[in-house]
Amino acid sequence: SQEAYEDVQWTSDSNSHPPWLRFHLNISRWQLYLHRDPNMEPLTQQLATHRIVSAVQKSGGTQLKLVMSFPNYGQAMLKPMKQERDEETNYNLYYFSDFERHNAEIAAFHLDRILGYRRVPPVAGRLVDVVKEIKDITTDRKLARTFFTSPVGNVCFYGQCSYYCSTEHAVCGRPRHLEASLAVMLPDLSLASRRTWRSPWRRSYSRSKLAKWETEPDYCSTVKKTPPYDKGTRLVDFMDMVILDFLMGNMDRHHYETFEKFGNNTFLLHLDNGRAFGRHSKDEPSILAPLEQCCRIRRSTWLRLRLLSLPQYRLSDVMRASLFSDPLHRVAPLLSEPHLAALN
Ligand SMILES: Nc1ncnc2c1ncn2[C@@H]1O[C@H](COP(=O)(O)OP(=O)(O)OP(=O)(O)O)[C@@H](O)[C@H]1O
Ligand SMILES: [Mn+2]
Repeated sequence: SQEAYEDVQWTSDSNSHPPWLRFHLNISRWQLYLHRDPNMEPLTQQLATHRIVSAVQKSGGTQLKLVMSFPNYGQAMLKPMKQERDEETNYNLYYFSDFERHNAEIAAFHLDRILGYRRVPPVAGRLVDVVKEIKDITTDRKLARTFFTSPVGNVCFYGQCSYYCSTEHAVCGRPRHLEASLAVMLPDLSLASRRTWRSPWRRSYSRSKLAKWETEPDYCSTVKKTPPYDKGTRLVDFMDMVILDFLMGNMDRHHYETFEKFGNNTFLLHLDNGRAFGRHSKDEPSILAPLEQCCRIRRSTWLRLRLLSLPQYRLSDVMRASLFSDPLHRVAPLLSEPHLAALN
């Protein structure tokens, strides 16, 4: 309802802006936020604690997601916890039918920042009250209809989507507290349209077919000649994303997005990291195929990786320390020790 929102008293003075607006206004051609950005703390703090005035399903995409709104008109995309944190992805599941993980969205934001990229929209964890903060306030009829109480008295819902939105795959509170990730929403598409690019190294998304890059050893020489990979930083930007995906075991990077107004000369958004961190006991070297086939890497990324392999800056230690600051850390560590160790 309207009265749930605050009166707007913003001026052109950025001191009067809420953190989400400051975040939007500071997105540049090269990154989403600054190194040591003073706005990050208030921004993630609000994601984690601000009153929720609206919760509706996000249309599009395959799995259940909600758009949450705050009294200062900020918005966040919520992904709920669907499985135990230390559960490894079932070996008989294909990458395209794996569940999304809320802790993977959180950990991806921290890893992306530690790698020096700053291309994942800020994410914070939160214990959401599914009754007070979703069921009681939603105006989304289709969502509201899917709430029920489980046999042990937990409040559950499943929403509507093309995958895993059924009673068997409901998400449940304990009894009504549900762990979730909240990612800051990017500026609305009407203000900052985005272009979607199909990954040249996209997997086949079929149980039987192989992709071209899996059978052609010289695949990269074609990609290198194909715009926009033939000019500027696009190829090394792509390799940066590949390295992030390898470290977190994400096989699901079928597309990536850029901001339209920056043309081809801009960074790649690392959105949708929910299928990362599914397995710690096995590496997935095929994620590195682009790096192997093109043999290109940005110098600053190479130097960063070397730094993160020194005993005093081990990636697992830096990640553990970084994840410590997330509010859900108090409930349970966001990455289990085997996952942290696998990062090294
Ligand atoms: N922080 C964000 N702000 C605004 N839009 C976002 C944000 N994160 C993701 N999106 C958009 O929402 C869409 C769905 O999100 P996401 O890809 O995470 O869900 P998904 O269910 O995995 O989708 P798909 O199954 O299509 O991969 C994305 O295509 C992206 O354009
Ligand atoms: Mn996805």
